[in-house]
Order: sequence, then structure tokens, then C-alpha cells
Amino acid sequence: MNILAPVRRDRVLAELPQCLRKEAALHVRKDFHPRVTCACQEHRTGTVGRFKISKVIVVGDLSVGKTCLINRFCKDTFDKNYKATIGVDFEMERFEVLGVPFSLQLWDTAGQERFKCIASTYYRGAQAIIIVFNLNDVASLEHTKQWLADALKENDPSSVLLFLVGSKKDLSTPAQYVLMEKDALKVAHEMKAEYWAVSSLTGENVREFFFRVAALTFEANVLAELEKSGSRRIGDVVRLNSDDSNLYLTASKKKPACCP
Ligand SMILES: Nc1nc2c(ncn2[C@@H]2O[C@H](COP(=O)(O)OP(=O)(O)OP(=O)(O)O)[C@@H](O)[C@H]2O)c(=O)[nH]1
Repeated sequence: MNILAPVRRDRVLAELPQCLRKEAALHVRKDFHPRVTCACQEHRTGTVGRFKISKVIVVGDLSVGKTCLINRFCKDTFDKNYKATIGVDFEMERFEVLGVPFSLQLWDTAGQERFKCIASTYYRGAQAIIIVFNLNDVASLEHTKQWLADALKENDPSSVLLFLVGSKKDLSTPAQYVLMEKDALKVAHEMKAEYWAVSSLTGENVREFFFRVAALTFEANVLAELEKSGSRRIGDVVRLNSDDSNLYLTASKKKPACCP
């Protein structure tokens, strides 16, 4: 019995959304992993489906724009007044990826020091971590390493997907942006995170970014399901690969039996 309303038409992903910068991407394949495409066609996605919800946490300094980022994507709204997040808040967002229903639970956490200990109790069980910094505040970029370290204490570093997001792009001049991006790409590379730059005020890259998060989290989930069910093939690597300087997630070059 279908007890949920259909997924919104603008949340349907039939293709893999592309990264923003190839220098700092989780992977640069053009399409979904062939085994994932194949599993979806054959309805072999295991527990990934209508009732599977993936947890995504959003962390970063106070006032970098975490709440605005989530609100721009989930509600298409923007509030220019700052209201501190107290502890945590969350939004559910439903997608359909390669025909399979897939939900993200987006946890907005407090950046203020005094609320941080409440927020950190919600870090556990994340499948993706979004670390936000303000593109106009270099200190907030420096602090991302500490935010990541804190979030990883509660999660498995080998399986969680990392995204480093520069916010408030509308406030940077092109020259300022170029300088900040250089530093941010370095940090993203060290963290093995995928880099994005967004503006919640104008909406620039916000949808593209969350679609990428949804797609890569879905892909990692389905690959993990296939691995769990014993249908792993020699050469498949779904975890972070420290040997590869550009591609943080690598995949088998072998084609699955069901794919041409
Ligand atoms: N110009 C501009 N302002 C933004 C943008 N995103 C957020 N802001 C502003 O920055 C301030 C802080 O935004 P929030 O989203 O509340 O920040 P936060 O990171 O959730 O803050 P905490 O809840 O304290 O951790 C607000 O005044 C927003 O209007 C943006 O893309 N552009």
C-alpha cells in the first residue's frame, strides 16, 4: 500500500548530477556506477527504497548560513534576519533516484558554542556530512577542520561522504571569490570532501548541490547493499581511497554481467 504522496516532479533524478570542481570531487564519473544502474533496473536495491532514510548533518560556524541553505532548498525561502539554531532542527526531503524512492533527513545543527554540545549528540549515524563556511570569512574556513573532526568522532570516517560548502557567494566579488576558492579547494582536498560554492540568497548552485548529495548518498547506499548481499565483484571499492589524489571514491572498471 502506498501511504506516501508521490515524490515532487522536481525531485526526480534520472541522471547523475555533476560535481562543481573536478579538483575536489568525490568522483568524476559522468554516470551512476553501472552496478547501481543495473540494480535499480532489476529492483535489487535491498533496503534502499521507500522506507530508507539517510541522515545528513550540516555543521559549521555560527551564522555561516546553514539554516538558510536548507530552507532555500526545502522551502525555497530566504530570511535575511539571523535567528540562531538552538540545538538542532531537521527537514525531510524525498527524491526519486533512477526510479527508486530515496529520502534525506537534513539535520541543521547549531553553530553557537553554547548550543554545540546539544547539537553534537545528533551527529551519530550520518551518511553524509556537509561542512559549511562563509566564503567571505577565512576564519570560518579554518574552523571547518575542527567541525569535521568533531562530526567524525561520532561516525565511521571510511564510509561517510563529505561535502565542503562555501556560502554567501553573492557577497564576494569575483576576485575575492577566486582567492577564497583556491584555499577552499586545498582544504577540501585534505579532507577528501567535495567542494561547492552556493548562495542561498540568489539560489545559485543550491539545487545542484543537494541533488549531488542525494545522488552520491543513494549510490553509496546501493553499493553497500549489493556488498552486504554478497554480490560484490572483485575490484569494487566503495570506500574512500587514500591512494587516489583526485577521486575520493573509486569504482570497479569491470562491467557487471547484466550491463552491456
Ligand atoms: N547575503 C547572504 N546572506 C546570507 C546567505 N545565507 C545566509 N545569510 C545570512 O546569514 C545570517 C545567518 O544565516 P543562518 O542560516 O541563520 O546561519 P546558521 O549557520 O544557521 O547560524 P547558527 O544557527 O547560529 O549556526 C542570516 O542573516 C542570513 O540571512 C547568503 O547566501 N547570502
